[in-house]
Amino acid sequence: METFIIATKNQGKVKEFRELFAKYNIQTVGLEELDKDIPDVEETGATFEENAALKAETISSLLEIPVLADDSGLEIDALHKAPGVYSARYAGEDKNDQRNLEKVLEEMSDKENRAARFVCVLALAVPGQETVLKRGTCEGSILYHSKGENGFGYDPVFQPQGYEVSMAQLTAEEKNAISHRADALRQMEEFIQSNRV
Ligand SMILES: O=c1nc[nH]c2c1ncn2[C@H]1C[C@H](O)[C@@H](COP(=O)(O)OP(=O)(O)OP(=O)(O)O)O1
Ligand SMILES: [Mg+2]
Repeated sequence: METFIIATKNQGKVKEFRELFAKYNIQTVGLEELDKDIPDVEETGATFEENAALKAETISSLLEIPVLADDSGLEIDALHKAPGVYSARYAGEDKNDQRNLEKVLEEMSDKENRAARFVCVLALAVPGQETVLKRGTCEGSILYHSKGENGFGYDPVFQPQGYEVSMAQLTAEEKNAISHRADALRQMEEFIQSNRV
């Protein structure tokens, strides 16, 4: 079986990539499963694209193999697209999903416009080649209270368009059918097939 490195330390992402890649018979490995000590890549970019490329290229150069990275987050219209690229550190540098979503609920408590979307940019870095970037989205709205236990991150406060439940109340399969991550991966797959990368 082929193995693919996902340049992420987020176990929620690793789990979803594992599920999404299973049909290709590709095994996916996150950075924390590697025996090597991999440094944190500082996300200094102003866009999801810049940060995804930074993560993929840094780890690909370090390991000298092809690497896929994911930079993702939540864009809320009433908050001028915040938390955006700061999604992981919205409530502070120490990264805490619960505190982040509580901050969103608080900021949104008096907002009528609930429109929001999840964004996922995938970067494929291959040594000696130009990095490929693909952006996926999932439209929806911000709830007034969190609900559901599945998924990770902001899933309990996000209701996908056309659903009456939160993303965290969907099964892994249901989320993978509509998620921003699946959308980006579909586009990456199309690119790879038509360019035989
Ligand atoms: O499907 C999702 N469902 C809910 N929340 C999500 C999702 N996808 C991203 N998110 C949130 C989590 C985190 O607050 C931020 C990603 O930040 P982001 O820097 O890309 O990832 P991270 O720091 O957790 O791991 P890493 O950089 O090692 O890949 O957006
Ligand atoms: Mg990060």
